[in-house]
Amino acid sequence: MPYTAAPLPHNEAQRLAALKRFEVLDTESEQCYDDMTTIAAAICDVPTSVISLIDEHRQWFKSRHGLEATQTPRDQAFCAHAILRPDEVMVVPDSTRDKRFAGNPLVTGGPGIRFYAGAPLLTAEGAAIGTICVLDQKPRELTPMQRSGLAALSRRVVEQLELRQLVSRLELQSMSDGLTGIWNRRAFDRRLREEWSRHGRHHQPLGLLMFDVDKFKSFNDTFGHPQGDQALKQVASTAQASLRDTDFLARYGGEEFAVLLPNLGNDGAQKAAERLRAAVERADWPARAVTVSVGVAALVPEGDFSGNTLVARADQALYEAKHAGRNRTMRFVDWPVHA
Ligand SMILES: Nc1nc2c(ncn2[C@@H]2O[C@H](COP(=O)(O)OP(=O)(O)OP(=O)(O)O)[C@@H](O)[C@H]2O)c(=O)[nH]1
Repeated sequence: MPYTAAPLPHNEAQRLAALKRFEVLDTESEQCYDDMTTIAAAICDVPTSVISLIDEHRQWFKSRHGLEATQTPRDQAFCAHAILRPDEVMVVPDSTRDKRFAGNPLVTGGPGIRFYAGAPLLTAEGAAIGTICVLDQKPRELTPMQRSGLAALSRRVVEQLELRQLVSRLELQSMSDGLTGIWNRRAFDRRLREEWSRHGRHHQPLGLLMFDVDKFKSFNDTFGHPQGDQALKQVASTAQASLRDTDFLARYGGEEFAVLLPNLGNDGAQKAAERLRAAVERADWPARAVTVSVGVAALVPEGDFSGNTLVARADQALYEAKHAGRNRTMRFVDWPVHA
């Protein structure tokens, strides 16, 4: 028996864009959403409830209560029909008596859906991104109270998604440097801790560059602070362009920057440092030539070492680079260079 795939909503492109912005697809399960499906199943007195998000070609379940599948094709999704009327709870009392669904593989095969009710997840900007729905393997109806309970839950799910999005935006903001747009010190400290323990688990070296703009005080004194700010922005973007995507560039403070280099020992880190230094030297500087000095260190996390050891070593090497005349890279050596 045939079944009908739902037509696309009139605002499909905007709807999909809104869904992507939530950055929730394919994420781990979370207690608050699982609580919502548990409550939905309880108030509607059914064995199964899911939070379904309608992606381009599939429905993906953020939460599943009483269902094994994690996603199904969109053309089989009851919820793809439900989102066409974003303000209504769609109820299918008996799918075998509804020509849209009678031949649907989810009806004729597992999980054998007979009853469906779905409340669209409608965002503030008017995008129905999915539903919270309840399912049963036997025909039934919803009471008006159950229907309004399901609608209320759909609003709470959207609220949770919006809150989640806001928190991650704020987190990103609190980790970014306002002037240069790269990661800030707080983000660096956190990433260093994470990378240090990850590299320790895999017995891999972690490389670190600390670099600092040369004679920057005189730059500011000559051209003024606003020009100095522009130069720092350009240093950051030039450095970023010289690095790999997996490298982590942060403004460490003032005119000092740091780069974490995953899985790089001293030789690899020194090459990256030299590439960075040369890129800054070569760049087209509007006011006057700008250079940086770079300190290089790398360690396999073990024994008494810590992330702070790595920072102290790269900082020491940076000091040596300044001392040796600036616009150069120096790697940390494990003995006192200046007695
Ligand atoms: N424009 C601007 N200047 C900054 C910023 N942060 C730090 N600085 C300046 O950077 C300068 C750093 O000067 P110093 O630490 O004396 O070092 P330097 O002049 O760069 O000399 P060397 O590091 O020894 O080559 C100071 O004048 C700070 O005011 C910033 O956000 N914007």
